Amino acid sequence: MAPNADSPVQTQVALAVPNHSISSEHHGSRSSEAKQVARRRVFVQTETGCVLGIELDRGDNVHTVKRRLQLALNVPTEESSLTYGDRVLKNDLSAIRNDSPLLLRRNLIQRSSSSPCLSPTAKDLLQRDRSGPIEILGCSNSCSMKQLVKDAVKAIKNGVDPLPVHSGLGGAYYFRNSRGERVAIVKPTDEEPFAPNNPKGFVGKTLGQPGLKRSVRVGETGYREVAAYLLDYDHFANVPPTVLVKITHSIFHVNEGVSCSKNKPHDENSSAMSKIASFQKFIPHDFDASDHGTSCFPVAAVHRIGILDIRIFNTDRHAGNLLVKKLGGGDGRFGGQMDLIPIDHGLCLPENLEDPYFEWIHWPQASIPFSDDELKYIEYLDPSRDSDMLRSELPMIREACLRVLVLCTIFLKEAAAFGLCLAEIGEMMSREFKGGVEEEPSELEILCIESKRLVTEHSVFLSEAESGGEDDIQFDIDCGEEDELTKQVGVQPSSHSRNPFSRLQILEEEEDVDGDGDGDEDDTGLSPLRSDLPLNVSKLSMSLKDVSLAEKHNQLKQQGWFSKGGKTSTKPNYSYGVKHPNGNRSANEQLPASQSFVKLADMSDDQWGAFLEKFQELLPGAFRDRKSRVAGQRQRQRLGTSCQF
Ligand SMILES: Nc1ncnc2c1ncn2[C@@H]1O[C@H](COP(=O)(O)OP(=O)(O)OP(=O)(O)O)[C@@H](O)[C@H]1O
Repeated sequence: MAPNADSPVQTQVALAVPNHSISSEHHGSRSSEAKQVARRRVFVQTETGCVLGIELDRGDNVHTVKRRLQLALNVPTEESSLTYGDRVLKNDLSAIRNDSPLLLRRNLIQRSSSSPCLSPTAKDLLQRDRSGPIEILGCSNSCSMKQLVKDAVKAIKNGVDPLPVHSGLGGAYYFRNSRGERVAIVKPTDEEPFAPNNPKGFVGKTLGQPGLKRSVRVGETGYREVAAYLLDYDHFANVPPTVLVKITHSIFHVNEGVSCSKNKPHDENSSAMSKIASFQKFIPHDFDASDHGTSCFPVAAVHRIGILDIRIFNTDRHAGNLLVKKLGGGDGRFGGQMDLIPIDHGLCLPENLEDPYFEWIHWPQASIPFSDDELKYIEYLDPSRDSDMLRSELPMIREACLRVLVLCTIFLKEAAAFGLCLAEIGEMMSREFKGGVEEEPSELEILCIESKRLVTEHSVFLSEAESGGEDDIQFDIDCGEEDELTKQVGVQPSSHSRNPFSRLQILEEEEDVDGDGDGDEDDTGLSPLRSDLPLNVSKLSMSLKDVSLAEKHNQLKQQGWFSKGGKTSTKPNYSYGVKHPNGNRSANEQLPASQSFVKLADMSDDQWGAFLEKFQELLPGAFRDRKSRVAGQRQRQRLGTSCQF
């Protein structure tokens, strides 16, 4: 991809923006200890990767921080937003933890103009960043990494330089200890593929835009590397310890036009670049899984990595992302043990379901049933505990990603309890390419579309019930049951505004819902104008539960849910979050990308709860369906073989 033509003049020199008496407490009479408690530091990253350390005082708010940034970066405050993961910070900063990375984004209207750069007149206001060369950001439990960081810092001070990593699409560096041994691999967030400072020519986007995978934003892969490590309880899958750091070194790459040499503040260390990066323990290894026959990989190692990949919906588990270590000599083929180390989790936990990539899916190990220990581990997994843990340890992880985690963990737990093996679970999550071209939703996605539809129809049902009162149609609704349903789908009985989902229904009401041309009720049997509401709702669930996944797929396909490319859908399919086939993409989003068939993030909390309930109800039928199809295929294969001879 061509470099960004309008790349701004920029700098990444290690900077700190001092607090100039914005808070009187700064010079007040409080003890230094009290000040210590009140004061926090945040690292503000611009869309082009520039990192500024800012000391916050109690009195600070978004406005005061932006004023300081305005002086430092020449960004009018009303034209920029300070964001923290999902959250656009309005004014209060009290919830922001010490050492948090914040992103300064220009508002859309300003995107075409040049990016912020350091103001020459403001450079006197800038001080050297008082933080050390490597600062761990957050992560309450990073003791083992503290020693590694100390070793790397000592080596830097002794003049042992990091080494750039030549493989991979993103910028990465091996940091070493004083003996010159590699101790960590560091991947700066602004050097990811398509980020402004990618050293390998893959540039063209700013931080926060859709990246290599559409549902993983540029600059956010580092958080995912840390999340995968944190989720790998008991080092079950062997993910190398990983933390997020703010790191300063002159080796880091800054693309021409993004750096701002003439505007650099006067600083004897002006070539040192500060970056937000993932910092992962280096694991000595012999090769990666692409260099070796896979049959000698231990079943347990493959299962454990597979279990992690399912939970985190890994879209990038290719063979190069599995390091292989020989244990106790031999080449592994004839008795020597092998260990697998999963790396590169930057493309896990997407904001939407995409097509995952599981290299292990066709390995024989993945078809062996889970062991008792593995089943116990899976049983013990708790998706709400996982998402609470990530919310607390990595608050910048987006809620949409946490929903993917919750959904996939539930799917894994139910599938394993049902008796599915790793390969079967992986296959249910993977998309098929019909005729090698047309991408079709996975079985998991079909289940999600179905679940969302059920929730939608419940809410429409209630809306109709409400408006029915106006039409003088009597409903025999038991108040308790109405309340329960209302709670599930998040529609207030007194409100006449429709649930966001019901947009679909509005459009469907104008067409023939079941597509059979009769213009009557849809195939689900839902008829809103009935006096037997509670019964009907449960009948609706049952009717969908009994439909096989293949039938659901065909029904949805007939209704135009998966149409892509030039084919025009007869049905406006954005209500389910399916990308409209004729929808325009911005020039900046022209990466070859898989489409999103179903969105999880557009549901309210109540809808999400109701969706998960429906999803779980549909799972046993889907698993039975899967088992019987696999059995049918085996039967056909056997018959086919017998016919041949
Ligand atoms: N924890 C680790 N220990 C040892 N070596 C590692 C580790 N992590 C990565 N590497 C090495 O660095 C190389 C590049 O790392 P990685 O694949 O994570 O980078 P990337 O830019 O994200 O690559 P890709 O383009 O494949 O996504 C790997 O192929 C591997 O050889």
